[in-house]
Amino acid sequence: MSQTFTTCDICDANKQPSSEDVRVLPPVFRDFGQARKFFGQVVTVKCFEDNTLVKVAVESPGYTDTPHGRVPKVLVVDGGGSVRKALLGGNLGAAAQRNGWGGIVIDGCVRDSLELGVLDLGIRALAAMPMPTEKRNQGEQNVPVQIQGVWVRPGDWLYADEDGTLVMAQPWSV
Ligand SMILES: O=C([O-])CC(=O)C(=O)O
Repeated sequence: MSQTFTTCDICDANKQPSSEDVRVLPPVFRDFGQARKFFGQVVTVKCFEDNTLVKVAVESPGYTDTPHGRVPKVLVVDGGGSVRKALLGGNLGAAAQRNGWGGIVIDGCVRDSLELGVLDLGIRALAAMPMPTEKRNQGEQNVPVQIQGVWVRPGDWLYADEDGTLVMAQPWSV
């Protein structure tokens, strides 16, 4: 359960189109953090132009301690693909790094790109957008979400590297 994976190796082992094991996200995400390679167990937030629950998530521990060691979590945010407001900025990104998150994937936008760019954290999103959200306490936590048409469920495993982003129900083991 370490960074010894590559997304290409995982796909080589799961080529059948009918395979439910591996779900590859469409290649529409840009990297905003320093880490281009990250993995972890999925926690989800579903929200629309309101990042109240993104803040709650990144301010909590981004890992699970197990008998086999510390396992990172990846926050997957279904922001409905909105490119009108940013769901994460420099402060929330810094909180995520401080709390040990493995990474964040947002079907939506981020802001404070320069601040995010120095964080040792995987951050993937559609685009940069300077306009912040309003915090109206709306959204859902840990529900199945569709990211760019692909189902991502809480407890799935997400693997991201220079070639793409994919999720699977079980952790990858070589
Ligand atoms: O708080 C927000 O809405 C996002 C933000 O600007 C930050 O994380 O610094």
